[in-house]
Amino acid sequence: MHRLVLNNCYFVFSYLSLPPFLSFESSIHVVPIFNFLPALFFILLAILAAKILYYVIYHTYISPLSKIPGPAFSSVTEILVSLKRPEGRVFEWFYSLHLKYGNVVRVGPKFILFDDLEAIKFILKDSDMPKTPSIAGIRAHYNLPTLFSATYVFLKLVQSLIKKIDSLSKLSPKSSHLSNSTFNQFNDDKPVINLYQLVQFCALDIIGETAFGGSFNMVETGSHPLPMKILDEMKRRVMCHTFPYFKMLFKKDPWCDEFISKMIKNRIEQNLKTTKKRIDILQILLNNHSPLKQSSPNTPIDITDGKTMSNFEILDQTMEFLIGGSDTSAFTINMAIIMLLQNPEKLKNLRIELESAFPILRNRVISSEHEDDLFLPSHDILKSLKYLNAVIDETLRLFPVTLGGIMRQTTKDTIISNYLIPKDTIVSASVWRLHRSKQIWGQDVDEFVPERWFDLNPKIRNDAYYPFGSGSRLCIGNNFAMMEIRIMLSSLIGNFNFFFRKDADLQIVQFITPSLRSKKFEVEVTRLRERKSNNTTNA
Ligand code: HEM
Repeated sequence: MHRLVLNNCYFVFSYLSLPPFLSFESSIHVVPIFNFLPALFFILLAILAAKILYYVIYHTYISPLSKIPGPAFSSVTEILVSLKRPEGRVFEWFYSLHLKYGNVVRVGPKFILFDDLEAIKFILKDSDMPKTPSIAGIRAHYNLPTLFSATYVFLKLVQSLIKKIDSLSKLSPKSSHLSNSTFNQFNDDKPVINLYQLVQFCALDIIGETAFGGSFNMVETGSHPLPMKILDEMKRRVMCHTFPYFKMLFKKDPWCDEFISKMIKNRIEQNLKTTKKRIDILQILLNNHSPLKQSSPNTPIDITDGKTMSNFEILDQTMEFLIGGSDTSAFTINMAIIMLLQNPEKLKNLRIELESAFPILRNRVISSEHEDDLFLPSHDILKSLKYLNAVIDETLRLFPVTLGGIMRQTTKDTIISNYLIPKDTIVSASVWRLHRSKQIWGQDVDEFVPERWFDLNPKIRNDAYYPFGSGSRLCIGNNFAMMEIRIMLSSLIGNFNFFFRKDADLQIVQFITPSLRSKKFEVEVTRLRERKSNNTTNA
């Protein structure tokens, strides 16, 4: 009976597909189940083709998103975004798409970019949508900024940065045997330093000291693998996010995990020796540590109970802080200096303000070769300096760290910019475009004009400016970063003259956070205020 049923089935299938080499007679002598396979294969293929056809027709003509303009094939695939991400220039492409297609652009079947004020305000502020699951990052507690009020930590580490630059500025081709990644060469006998790297090292030292219990001493040692390893890890994460089905091809370098694990192990050992634990981010993470809790990149996310943290979770959060807390500020400081050097009259205005707030800067010659002859500003004064803060605001307007947009995901069908956006669509707020809208900022939108912030309509600052995001996902390091940028920027500008080659490669790339493609910002450096050595007499 069983055989009969199978044979009958076979007959139906073989009749439908009719491959000539599988005649009914010949099949009587073989096991019929195998003979189904070609027919089954064709049926599955037909189902698949029908599904693909439905998918294409639905997303191109039926879906509410089909009315939104965008590049060819974006209604059916995100492949163009995926192909552009590995270059780190997808933000530039998104910008050009807005120019071509308007305020609302479709870049994938369920991936929409918005650049108009009301839409961005709705996405980031009013609706408070969640991040897309694939990029959901740190969920650190809102109270954390209070940890960062210790300005002395900034001052100590910025002091070692300016001392380092000062010592490099004194090198001459004859005196120097030094060569590392922060110091490279001489130009007409004047030392050339890699400011990009020095600032990045200082930012990492600061995050090490404030968040993880000790500076990494990168400025001191002048070289460290951490920044490159973090960059490689960011690139890997971008590739895994872009090509999720090929995750296994992007092998993780264990260096970062080992570095962080060592840091955690040291802290646990240190805690055993003392009753007075250090209060910083690492300690907060460790206070919730549950060593037996199992979770890993491969285990489902819902095993995270929101209270305790496994080894993996601590490792991952630490990495997020290293990424979010250093590259962002370092990029902003570098871009501010680049803008100031390209606009010497703005640099002059900033120096005038610094000199009036810190009269010591007016002395062009310093009388002794004292250790503390370098200028180190008090943050209490810096935070009320109008021009300095306008320079920072203007830099963050022109170069927000979220160049490629801030992504969210709809949790229900929602109307944005008069389009019906179905549930589970990625909506990206193109803040870079909004920051460069002529209608909002005026015809000089692409120019570096700190003065525009003096009498800016508060509504524009509130609704058209999102350097730190908005809503419940607002950057928790916001105050920390502003403090760090004010101190580092004014110390650099107050102590040194920088000159850079006009043909320097300053192209920006973005892998999670933006950076200079070359990882170099080479500048000639000289002291601003000459040090008069003890044996020199007054003229
Ligand atoms: C110039 C410096 C910085 C800028 C421009 C910046 C910008 C941002 C932006 C735009 C977001 C929101 C991303 C989103 O909504 O998806 C964000 C999130 C975050 N930032 Fe910053 N950031 C800076 C510095 C820092 C620093 C110094 C820290 C830590 C010490 C930090 C920690 C974080 C964390 C933890 C989040 C994630 C918050 C969450 O997901 O709930 N950031 N940052």
